[in-house]
Amino acid sequence: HSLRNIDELCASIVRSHRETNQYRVEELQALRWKLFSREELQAYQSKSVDEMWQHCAIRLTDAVQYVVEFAKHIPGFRMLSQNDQIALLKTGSMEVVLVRMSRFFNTENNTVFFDGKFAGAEIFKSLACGDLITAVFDFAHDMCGLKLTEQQIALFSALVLINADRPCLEDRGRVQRVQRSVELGLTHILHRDNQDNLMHKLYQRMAVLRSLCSLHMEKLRWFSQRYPLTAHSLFPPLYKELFASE
Ligand SMILES: CCS(=O)(=O)c1ccc(CC(=O)Nc2ccc(-c3ccc(CC(C)C)c(C#N)c3)c(C(F)(F)F)c2)cc1
Repeated sequence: HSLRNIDELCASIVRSHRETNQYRVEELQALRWKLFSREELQAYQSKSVDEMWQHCAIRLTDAVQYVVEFAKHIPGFRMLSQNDQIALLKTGSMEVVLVRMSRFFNTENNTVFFDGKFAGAEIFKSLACGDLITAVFDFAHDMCGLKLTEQQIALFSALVLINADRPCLEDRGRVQRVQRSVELGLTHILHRDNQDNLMHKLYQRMAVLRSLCSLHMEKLRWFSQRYPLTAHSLFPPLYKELFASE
């Protein structure tokens, strides 16, 4: 890997990250005090469990679609087999959505951008999975504390996705080679930003991401048993394909 290749790799991952986010950080910053009114909050909280789950599944699928686009532009991802691309997205796309959530989290009032405004955790009450929401908010708060730049978020997101330790990969060696080039890219920009110490913190966060996503899958299994009709016929197909543990 000559330095030029690493620079090109970083540049294409950062460009892809920029192009696959519906909002720029500046836009989200400008909206940070746009909060839901009490009436709007009431409306969300009076939704039934399955209505709110369906609403969030649709939002989540929107966010995941952008992550799929992001993955396709990571150099080396498209050279992987279709099955390996799906396997990496199955386990990594939710993790990247959660990493991105730190871009639209306001630590001053613990609100997250959702449905066009900033909302506190209470808005998700009718989901009946307070522990998952608390963990998601705590993670977003913690990620904000790292004060990552857009470039660092882009490279970290790519590393979260290209993980050779994921289950059921056909050609683990090939994924390892792509993963190693992305790791080189991340260490390169952290070194350039004089923040080498961030690397081990980011690896620690990857373990937290895995626990968050298994909690999400556990809640989804609980929900699908209680509301099989909603889960099987009203959730977006991509959500089922990626998260239903079929
Ligand atoms: C990401 C690109 S961007 O342009 O920065 C952008 C693009 C869009 C948005 C708005 C947005 O989507 N925010 C949002 C906030 C919370 C949540 C959420 C809600 C419920 C749950 C639990 C449920 C799945 C059981 C979880 C979890 N885990 C997460 C979601 C979404 F439902 F989608 F997961 C979306 C914000 C920035």
